[in-house]
Amino acid sequence: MNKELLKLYLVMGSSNCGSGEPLPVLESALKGGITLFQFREKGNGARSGQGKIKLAHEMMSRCRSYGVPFIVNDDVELALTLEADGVHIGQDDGSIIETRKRFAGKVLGVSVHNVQEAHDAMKFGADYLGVGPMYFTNTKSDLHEVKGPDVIKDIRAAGITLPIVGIGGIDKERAGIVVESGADGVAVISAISQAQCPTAAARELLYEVEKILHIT
Ligand SMILES: Cc1ncsc1CCOP(=O)(O)O
Ligand SMILES: C=C1C=NC(C(F)(F)F)=NC1=N
Ligand SMILES: [Mg+2]
Repeated sequence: MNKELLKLYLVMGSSNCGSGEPLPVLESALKGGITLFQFREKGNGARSGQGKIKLAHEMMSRCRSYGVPFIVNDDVELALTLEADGVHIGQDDGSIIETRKRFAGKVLGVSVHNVQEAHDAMKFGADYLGVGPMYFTNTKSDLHEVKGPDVIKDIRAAGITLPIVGIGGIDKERAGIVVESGADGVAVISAISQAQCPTAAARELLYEVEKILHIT
């Protein structure tokens, strides 16, 4: 997978938007230059069944019109039904090997929290690693121990060259540090979905990331 896609990765669902309406927020973030999108429909207010499929389809077509790949979190069935560009799974979302087989030729992202999990994910065919949480955040209820960007340094020191995106509590003040630690970009939820202007928030985050990528 082209690691440049990971520069600015918006992860979002209905529960992350104050209005509960993610479509306008996605549209605004796409205008601001996000490079990848993940549909993560979880928590209170999350749609289910046909409503979830309809929303996912609407969001996927917005991404397609901007040439931004559309990734589905957790729900491999939905990803296959939609013919999404990829799927992102956690350590508890079933076997990486199984999902790899079912999603051959598409993007497979895996959440990892340490060098061991990163090594296994690479071995089982992950295309990119979501490493976190980088900083404390209230957005995810069952948050793993906060490790900070140093865990990315450890993964790189172990010789793992897979594309990496850092996630967890990242805003424009912290984005540069995460990329300096060896990530190819940052994944955010609230820094964009809770922003007064998602377009401006995306632009500023992308600027911070590219500032570092262009000199490293
Ligand atoms: C999905 C996920 N995985 C680790 S932290 C997190 C939530 C990130 O949300 P925010 O960018 O608002 O801190
Ligand atoms: C739990 C997660 C961890 N990382 C990522 C991403 F950053 F997108 F790779 N997405 C998730 N849903
Ligand atoms: Mg999961």
